[in-house]
Amino acid sequence: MVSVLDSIITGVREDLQARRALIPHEQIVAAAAAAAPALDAHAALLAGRADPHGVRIIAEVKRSSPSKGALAEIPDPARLARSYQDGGAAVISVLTEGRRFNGSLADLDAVRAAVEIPVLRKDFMVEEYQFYEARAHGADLVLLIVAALEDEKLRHFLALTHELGMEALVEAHTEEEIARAVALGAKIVGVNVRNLKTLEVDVAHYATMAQHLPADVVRIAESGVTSAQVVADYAAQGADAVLVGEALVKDGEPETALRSFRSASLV
Ligand SMILES: O=P(O)(O)OC[C@@H](O)[C@@H](O)c1c[nH]c2ccccc12
Repeated sequence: MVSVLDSIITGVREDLQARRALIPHEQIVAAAAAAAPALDAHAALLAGRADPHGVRIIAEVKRSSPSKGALAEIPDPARLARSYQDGGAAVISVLTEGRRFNGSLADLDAVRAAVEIPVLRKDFMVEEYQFYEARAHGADLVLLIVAALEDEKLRHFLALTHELGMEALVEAHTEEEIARAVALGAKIVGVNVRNLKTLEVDVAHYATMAQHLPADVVRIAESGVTSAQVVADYAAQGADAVLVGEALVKDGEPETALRSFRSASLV
């Protein structure tokens, strides 16, 4: 059976072919080399451990999703990103997938130019080209989805990410995927409580998975935040940072919403 994840990746590969026809491999490699050095996303995400203000927030620029359809128009992603930064986000995530999430590399460019904090390129990374592209467009961090990659690919992409000076947020959903990520040397591991094969969300899933995350990896809880209480629950289970999309893009006052999520772990 073709899962949602499989069908998204089919589209991602087609769109990638079109971009590669315009900008050949050598050119994107050169653009990546010419970009300003990446910011230290690992340090930004880990900083919560030594800080009484606790949990860090990765705030996402997300217009649509396969599960919910249109979420927010976001006519000015730079403005949204600045309000995230002003609200105290540690990292900004930018969805660059076009077909299901209505994102683009232009969104990444706009956000990169607007903020001083690390930026995550959130996409379905399946070919080397995308890593050079991420760096060329100023990304400091990329997403690697364990469910979409075989061990050899995952190992290779982790190495390439680090070679380019970036960090990888390695996303897992099951205990087995966490074990694979850790065994391959992931330094930042995210548990997505949304199953990308069925799109079901279960926030309690983080607590079940958290015990499998070693202390020496940066631990991220992803998806399902509908209130500050959910952030507090993730933090109580040991999350160093929480990735929030929908709740922020749908809030008319994203900066205030972000502040309330940041202080959640203090309550
Ligand atoms: O909107 P939410 O429920 O706050 O979720 C954000 C984020 O975790 C989600 O967008 C996400 C997590 N992993 C992904 C992989 C691909 C696309 C999107 C995602």
